[in-house]
Amino acid sequence: MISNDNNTIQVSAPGKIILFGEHAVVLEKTAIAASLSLRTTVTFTPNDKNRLLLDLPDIPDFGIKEWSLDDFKKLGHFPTDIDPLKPIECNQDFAKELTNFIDIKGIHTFLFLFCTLTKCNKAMDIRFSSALPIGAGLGSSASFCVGICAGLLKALDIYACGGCEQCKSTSEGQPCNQQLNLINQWSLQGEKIMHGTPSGIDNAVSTFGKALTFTRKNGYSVIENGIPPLRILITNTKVSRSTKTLVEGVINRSKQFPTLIDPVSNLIDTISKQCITVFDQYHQDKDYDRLQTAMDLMFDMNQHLLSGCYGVGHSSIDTIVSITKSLGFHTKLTGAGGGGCVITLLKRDTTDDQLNQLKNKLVESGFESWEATVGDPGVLVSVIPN
Ligand SMILES: Nc1ncnc2c1ncn2[C@@H]1O[C@H](COP(=O)(O)OP(=O)(O)OP(=O)(O)O)[C@@H](O)[C@H]1O
Ligand SMILES: C[C@@](O)(CCO)CC(=O)[O-]
Ligand SMILES: [Mg+2]
Repeated sequence: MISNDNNTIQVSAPGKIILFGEHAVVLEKTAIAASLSLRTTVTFTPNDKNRLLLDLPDIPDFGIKEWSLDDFKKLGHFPTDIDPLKPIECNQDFAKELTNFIDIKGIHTFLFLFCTLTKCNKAMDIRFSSALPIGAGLGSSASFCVGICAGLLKALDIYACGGCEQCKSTSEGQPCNQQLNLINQWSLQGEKIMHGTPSGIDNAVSTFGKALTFTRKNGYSVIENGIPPLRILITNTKVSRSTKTLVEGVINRSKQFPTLIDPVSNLIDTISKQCITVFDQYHQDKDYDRLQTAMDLMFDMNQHLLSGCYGVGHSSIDTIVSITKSLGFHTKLTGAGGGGCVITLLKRDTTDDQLNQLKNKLVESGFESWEATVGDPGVLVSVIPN
């Protein structure tokens, strides 16, 4: 086994789509998500300058920043005594101190995870690149957190399993389940800095991959036979929004009007559970038409509940719903809504011509679409000798 002291670690973690149950999942209901083939890649290369170099090309104007590790160690609330095997929340005083370095939530998240896991005893150049649109509902924040946690734990040889063969392997692969759980739990602590009250579904699907059902109470459960071969088109409204603000809005509404909002959340929970029943039925009888009819209806219902009842729609989303409907397709928002990306259910036999006609109509209105590939593996780690 080679030690990771002088090697570059490369990690990639997928984004996700939520089929049903976004927001309701924060309110303890069931949601269904699947990983996307679009991934965030991070490399961790040791340096001998006692400095942290951070390269974030996906944040406009961020460029490359460097800090002396000693500057972090001098902070009054620098985390010195945290056990990396026991993920805990960022101390509020430390979070405040980090704002003196830079005022971007995503970077606080990064610095919290870096300082806590490395104790600033390992100087590194850390470079990100993501194929995901950032802040658009496809789980960019979660794949960012999962990438950081998986890479730092590997670079520091910290293993929940004690260091099994699978985790210590140098070729690209998934860590063992115990290590994945550790990565997932640290990533949730990162998501908390970004969002306040994440349910944990985004980091779970980015860590474990494939398709899963999720509740806050019981965590994730991989859908055994995977999702049926549904064809999904993703469309980016290009309207930016904040997951944190949208999630807070739904929580406030549910606190203010529980008698109105609770039944909505319960109905979304029923839709998610019905989706699993419909998938199981399809795996038994391969009746694609019945699957499509049920999915189309559930897309419509979930979209209207999100937009009309939770208030997380947007006029750009309504425009896409109506363009796709005019050609016979059903669309819902995915992720936090308020703009971002939406998903449209194509038919099994949608031809290239029909797909191009749909895409062209969306492009004419200023949107961007592509057909999704879902069910990809979760976080992957490899070692590149220097
Ligand atoms: N590749 C990246 N480089 C730098 N920062 C990133 C990157 N990916 C995500 N982030 C951080 O995550 C924030 C976006 O997170 P947010 O949760 O709002 O959107 P999302 O995760 O794409 O959508 P959703 O949570 O609805 O799935 C960015 O503003 C940035 O701080
Ligand atoms: C909106 C939300 O349900 C999904 C965001 O992808 C928030 C969460 O679950 O943390
Ligand atoms: Mg997010």
